Amino acid sequence: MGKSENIVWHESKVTKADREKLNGHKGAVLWFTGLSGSGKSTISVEVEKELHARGIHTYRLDGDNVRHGLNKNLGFSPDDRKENIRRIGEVSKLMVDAGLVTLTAFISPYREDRDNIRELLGDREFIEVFVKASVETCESRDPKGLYKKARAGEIKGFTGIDAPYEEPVNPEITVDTDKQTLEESVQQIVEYFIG
Ligand SMILES: Nc1ncnc2c1ncn2[C@@H]1O[C@H](COP(=O)(O)OS(=O)(=O)O)[C@@H](OP(=O)(O)O)[C@H]1O
Ligand SMILES: Nc1ncnc2c1ncn2[C@@H]1O[C@H](COP(=O)(O)OP(=O)(O)O)[C@@H](O)[C@H]1O
Repeated sequence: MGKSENIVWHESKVTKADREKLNGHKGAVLWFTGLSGSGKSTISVEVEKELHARGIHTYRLDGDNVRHGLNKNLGFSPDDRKENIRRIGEVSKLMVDAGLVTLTAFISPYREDRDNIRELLGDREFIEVFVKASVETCESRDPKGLYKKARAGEIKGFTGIDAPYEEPVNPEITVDTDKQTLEESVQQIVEYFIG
């Protein structure tokens, strides 16, 4: 880190404010965080659809997808997860600068890493969405069969089993998918965002 030297920021003639004016809305990040199987992908897909239908320019970044490309050199050690989230924070900032409402769906298990992104973007542009669900619920859903593998010892350091998940302390939005339906969670997030 910090290896770039002799670099100078170059301003554009089209500003972030110009792009936001053209779009008719501001950029922001809806940062979904939660255990594997809590519902981050499912809910963020539906929220994006609803926002798009309202004329909002969106883009969604998803853990599984980003790890196929940009972050394919990263695994699941604490350091790799930290670097994964740092890069996504930086990509999100670029997307917000481009005027987009960006939805990210990453476990992002460490509070400090999420707080760093809040600092990078500022409170107005960083909306933390805690997708809450017990490990028991996630394990019973097990959409990819990963909990089963983790219990069998075939995956080491699986979040919620033998790797930590630090719950947000003061998220802007909490959806509890143990108790709420998908539709209720989507509606709650869209209403918060649209106002
Ligand atoms: N060890 C371990 N722990 C947790 N998850 C694992 C692991 N190995 C693979 N997977 C799969 O990778 C997805 C999580 O990737 P993320 O980039 O969101 O993780 S992190 O934020 O860097 O912790 C996660 O996807 P989701 O289920 O969508 O959360 C899993 O499918
Ligand atoms: N109330 C609910 N809210 C969201 N997802 C739910 C709910 N009940 C069951 N599910 C299911 O749980 C699974 C969540 O998986 P996914 O969205 O991939 O989670 P994550 O992205 O957090 O790993 C999906 O198969 C979804 O259909």
